[in-house]
Amino acid sequence: MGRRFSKRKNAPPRKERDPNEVYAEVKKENEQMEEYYKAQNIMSDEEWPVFWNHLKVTLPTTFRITGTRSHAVEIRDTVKNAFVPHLSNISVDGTVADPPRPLAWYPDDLGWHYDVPRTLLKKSPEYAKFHQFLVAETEVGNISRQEAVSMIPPLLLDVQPQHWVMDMCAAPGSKTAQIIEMVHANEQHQVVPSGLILANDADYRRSHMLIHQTKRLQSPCLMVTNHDASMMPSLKLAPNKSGEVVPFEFDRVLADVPCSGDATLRKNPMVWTKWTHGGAMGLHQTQVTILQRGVQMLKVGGRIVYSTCSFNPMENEAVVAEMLNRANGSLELVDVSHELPLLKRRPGLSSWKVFTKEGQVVEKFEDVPADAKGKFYPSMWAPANAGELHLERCLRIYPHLQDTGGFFVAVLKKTAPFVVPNPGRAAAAEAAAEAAKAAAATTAASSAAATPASEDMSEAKEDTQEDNQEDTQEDTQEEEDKATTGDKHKLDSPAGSDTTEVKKPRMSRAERFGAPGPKEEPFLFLDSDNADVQLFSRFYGLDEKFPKDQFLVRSEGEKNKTIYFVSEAVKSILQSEEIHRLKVVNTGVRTFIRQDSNSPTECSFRVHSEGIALMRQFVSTARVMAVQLKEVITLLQSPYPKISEFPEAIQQKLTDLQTGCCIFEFDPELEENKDQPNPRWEGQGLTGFVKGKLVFPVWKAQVSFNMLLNKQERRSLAMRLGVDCVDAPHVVEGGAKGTVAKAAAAAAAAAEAEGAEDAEDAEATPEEDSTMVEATEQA
Ligand SMILES: C[S@@+](CC[C@H](N)C(=O)[O-])C[C@H]1O[C@@H](n2cnc3c(N)ncnc32)[C@H](O)[C@@H]1O
Repeated sequence: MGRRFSKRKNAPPRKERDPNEVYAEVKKENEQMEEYYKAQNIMSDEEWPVFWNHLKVTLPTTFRITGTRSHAVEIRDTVKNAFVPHLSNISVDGTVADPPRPLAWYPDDLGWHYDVPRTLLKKSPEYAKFHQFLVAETEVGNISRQEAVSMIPPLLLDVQPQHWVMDMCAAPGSKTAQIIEMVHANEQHQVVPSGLILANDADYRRSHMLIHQTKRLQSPCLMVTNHDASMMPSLKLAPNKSGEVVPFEFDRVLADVPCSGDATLRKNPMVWTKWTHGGAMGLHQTQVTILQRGVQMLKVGGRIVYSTCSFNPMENEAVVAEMLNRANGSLELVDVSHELPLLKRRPGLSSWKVFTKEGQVVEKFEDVPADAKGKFYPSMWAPANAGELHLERCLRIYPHLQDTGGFFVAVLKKTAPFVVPNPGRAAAAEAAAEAAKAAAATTAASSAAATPASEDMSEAKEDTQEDNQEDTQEDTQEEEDKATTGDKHKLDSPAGSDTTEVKKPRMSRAERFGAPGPKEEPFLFLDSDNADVQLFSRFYGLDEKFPKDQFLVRSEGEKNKTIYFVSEAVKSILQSEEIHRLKVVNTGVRTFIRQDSNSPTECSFRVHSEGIALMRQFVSTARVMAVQLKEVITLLQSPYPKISEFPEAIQQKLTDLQTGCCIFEFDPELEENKDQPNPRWEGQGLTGFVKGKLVFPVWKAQVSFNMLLNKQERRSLAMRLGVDCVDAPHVVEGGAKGTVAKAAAAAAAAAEAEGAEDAEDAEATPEEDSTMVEATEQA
């Protein structure tokens, strides 16, 4: 059993190497690193060997139970009551392992870990069953594999459903997923949360990993952007429904910044061979500028969490201390010692050492040799007031404390508007003050010398007052301009050295963050009286409360093919007149998709599987069909089952139902569905185990119907139920051409199966059409 739960679909068979074997091969020594961290005094001499030896052991497997609260609690209880008792005291070839157990500090026992030798995992039938369960539940998003320490920053962010949250460096997205769940934690039926999640990553390719990772959560409150986080643009938003123009600011910000990653040694053994003194040096200033931009965009009273997977004070306390000093009283470190009380942690450092790349200690910035000055920033050293900043409130998580990876977390609160310091202007003001003093001392030259100096001073003062308007648009625009002209190093030049020209090779954006993505299609809202909106609203009986003015399309001038839905908060951003400044790579849940079907139907829009959970809450029960598990299985196992194959009650309802898309729902909570045998768990003491409703779109034709799920969705549902499924014969494999051919073949086969009179109907069965539509879109 590998450490991942998810199965790679269609992957060529590959000999999986035992991660323990790979890990064992790497020489787990690095003298430079050992000396460096010993010198940083991160712990006592007695504790050191325990810490150091712990870094050399692979990580336990950890997972988080996701989803809405009641649903998550059911899954948790299944793990606890159905699996754990069978996994206790298992011994294979003399190896015994502890059963999975909850992470002591994770709220409500929803985080779990286990550390079981591979041989035991392979040979124990009990663990094989548990693994099957984890795979099935991971597939449907009820369980998420995530490293324990990575779960901490979102928990300390304290997100509420109404919060606007920005995740500045979000890919691949495990923390974003946690944040989305928190915004949707409220379980209120027929309510779209007012919160917003803006998940950003500078790397375009990685921003798509983020989209993939968060897709299963189907949140209309999510927006994915692609910016250098230190230059997130400011926007003036469109008025919301109450006519208010809210500022483009966030209640919560997560800055999980790029870092040297040396605290990930237990899962990335190559850190042992690659660690050098220079690793953190190139990152410090980027980390400061990202954090500063986050603080700028945070509301007064809001919380920002800064985190890294590095032990290095240069990337951790030094960044936080610099930010606190720049904020000059408008930011404070929050004492979170009472939050997650069972999480073992060590306080942040208030003193540390700075080394050259060659491993020499440099006491202070002034001691850096002139030719090396460009590589250092004064903020890398502990500031003189370090003792007053409460750096001990930062959290240092060491691997030996509770058998995890390492992590650093600082929780900060913004207490007042933040004035962006401008070292250039400050230096000009200082120089002017000096000049004024000198001028006053020289009576003869006083007026001549003081005049330009005071002019300079007043100019500098005015500039500072301008800066007082926290985070002005101009500032950001200036920064963006610098970015586009490639003048990044002017921005990054060491603080206090703004008059010194720092010669660094210029790096293009592409070199830093990969190739920029293509120009995105615009987001075009449909009016609530748009003919298509009216059509599907009527056909599906959309509830009056449903906000029908939050649908959008992305292809200008073409007939509306795919209809997306976004929350009100997302809409207020997309409708900003300055939206061109924000590079939105993805937002909106696909809710309806046009079906170019020959079948006579009043409404050619089908519900997209991506938006089914959302739309199910708002569509009239007339188009929802309550089914039992065996009917779900029939649909999975035959591509076009006939209506006549279904129980009488369903047949009746289906016959009365107009041709077109409807929603099938299996609700395990209903009395008649309790303990329905689920083949996966039958005979294993787990009969009846399906957690959460199964809801999927179905196309009702004249005599047959068809599950509107793609190949992967069908397979994952089948896996969850422990049955085989047929891949609908029309599944998209190649380009649109292949799909058309397959669709035609499928239609013909279905027609044959159904009899001549149903041929037209079979041709019209829409999955083919829909996959054609999708294939065309993909192409
Ligand atoms: C530590 S990882 C983030 C992990 C992520 N928060 C999660 O939990 O899955 C850092 C991310 O920052 C991105 N990144 C690097 N430089 C950046 C910048 N200047 N602005 C925004 N993102 C950046 C990287 O592409 C990377 O995906």
